[in-house]
Amino acid sequence: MLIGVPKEIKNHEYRIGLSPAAVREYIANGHQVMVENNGGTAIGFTNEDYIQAGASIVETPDEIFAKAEMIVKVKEPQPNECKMLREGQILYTYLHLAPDPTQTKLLAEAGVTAIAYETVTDNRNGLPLLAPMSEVAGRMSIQAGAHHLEKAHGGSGTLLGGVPGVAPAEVLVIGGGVVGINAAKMAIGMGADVTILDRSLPRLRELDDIFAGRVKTIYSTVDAIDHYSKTADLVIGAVLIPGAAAPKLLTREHLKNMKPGSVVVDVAIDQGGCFETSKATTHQDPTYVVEDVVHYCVANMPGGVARTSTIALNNATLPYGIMLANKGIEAMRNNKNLLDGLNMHKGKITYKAVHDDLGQELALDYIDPLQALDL
Ligand SMILES: NC(=O)C1=CN([C@@H]2O[C@H](COP(=O)(O)OP(=O)(O)OC[C@H]3O[C@@H](n4cnc5c(N)ncnc54)[C@H](O)[C@@H]3O)[C@@H](O)[C@H]2O)C=CC1
Ligand SMILES: CC(=O)C(=O)O
Ligand SMILES: [Mg+2]
Repeated sequence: MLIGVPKEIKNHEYRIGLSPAAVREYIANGHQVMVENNGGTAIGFTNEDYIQAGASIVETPDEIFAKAEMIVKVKEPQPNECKMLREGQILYTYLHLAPDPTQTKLLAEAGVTAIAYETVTDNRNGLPLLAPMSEVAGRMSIQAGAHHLEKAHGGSGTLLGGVPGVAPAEVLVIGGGVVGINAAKMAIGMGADVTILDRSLPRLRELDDIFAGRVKTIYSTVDAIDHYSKTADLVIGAVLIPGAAAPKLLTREHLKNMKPGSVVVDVAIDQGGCFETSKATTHQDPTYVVEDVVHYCVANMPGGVARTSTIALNNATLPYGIMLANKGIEAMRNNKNLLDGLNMHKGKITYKAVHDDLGQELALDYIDPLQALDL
């Protein structure tokens, strides 16, 4: 199969869909790979590295989108990229469709077969292609929070770990999945006082075992959010209902009761955000203030550490990508985990939670993903 890897064009997004090492694997499996000129240069993956791995370098994204049978990316296609996609072509990338009617409509018009990294599953109820970026974003959320708690960056002037004689900051993590546990690890490492809310009791039990008394685990209710947000210096939004728009758990009313200069980091912003007052921001201009609370809502946080993130992402996406390249869309017929990634095919929505959020608004039909393969 002919694989195309365009350069990412989102604000300060330096990740790339395939690393040179991943390209070598595709080539070893008998495929051809085109990489856009200087697609990885910003993170030290030069054209020469890609050529040595067996790829050809292509000058323009137009040529890649026109020729490739499968496009491998990182972030959701931007409107001008959506317009270059077509029926019969596979798009393999993060999509986050539920909060994004514009992209969903454009992908439907293109008729492309769109596989979303964030909904591919494994056999242990995990999301293996989301997990590595959630690890990165969870860890970064505490770095970002600590930075913005500094006075000069808009915060209250609070040090996460405190010092002997001064209490540490309170960190509230809402959602104890992959982002949540990684945030908690970093916050504990910096000496903060950490509380994790989740609505899964089995998950809270696991966290309790892992952290052995070093964090408070609390069942997530409106009451718990009311109570713990009041005293929190830093709140991390880390909930997920796979494929669906995030529930709004922290409201403007909560902010009014928080300490001025507190910081909220809404990692779930790529699914629309789990705070009422969240709106997506960029690495260039990451924060804004509402009710005296600093909001950090960068939708592509791992792009900030693009080299680490590209390697981590490729470790996870490679085996599924090779399956797709080897067998085309038929790869999904015998692999339920990969089929779970199918969000759109030939103008129809194939992922239930996306259809629940957008189907009516966009007048788009839902079709069972397995049946969709027969269209
Ligand atoms: N902004 C960015 O750059 C990035 C954003 N993300 C996003 O971060 C979010 C979290 O991802 P993961 O940790 O991988 O998901 P996950 O599925 O591992 O964890 C989500 C957790 O939220 C919990 N949850 C669901 N509803 C809840 C509620 N009402 N209260 C408390 N907990 C609740 C679930 O039980 C689960 O434990 C996703 O939206 C993901 O797309 C991930 C990576 C990068
Ligand atoms: C998951 C996601 O949104 C990202 O890595 O940018
Ligand atoms: Mg206030």
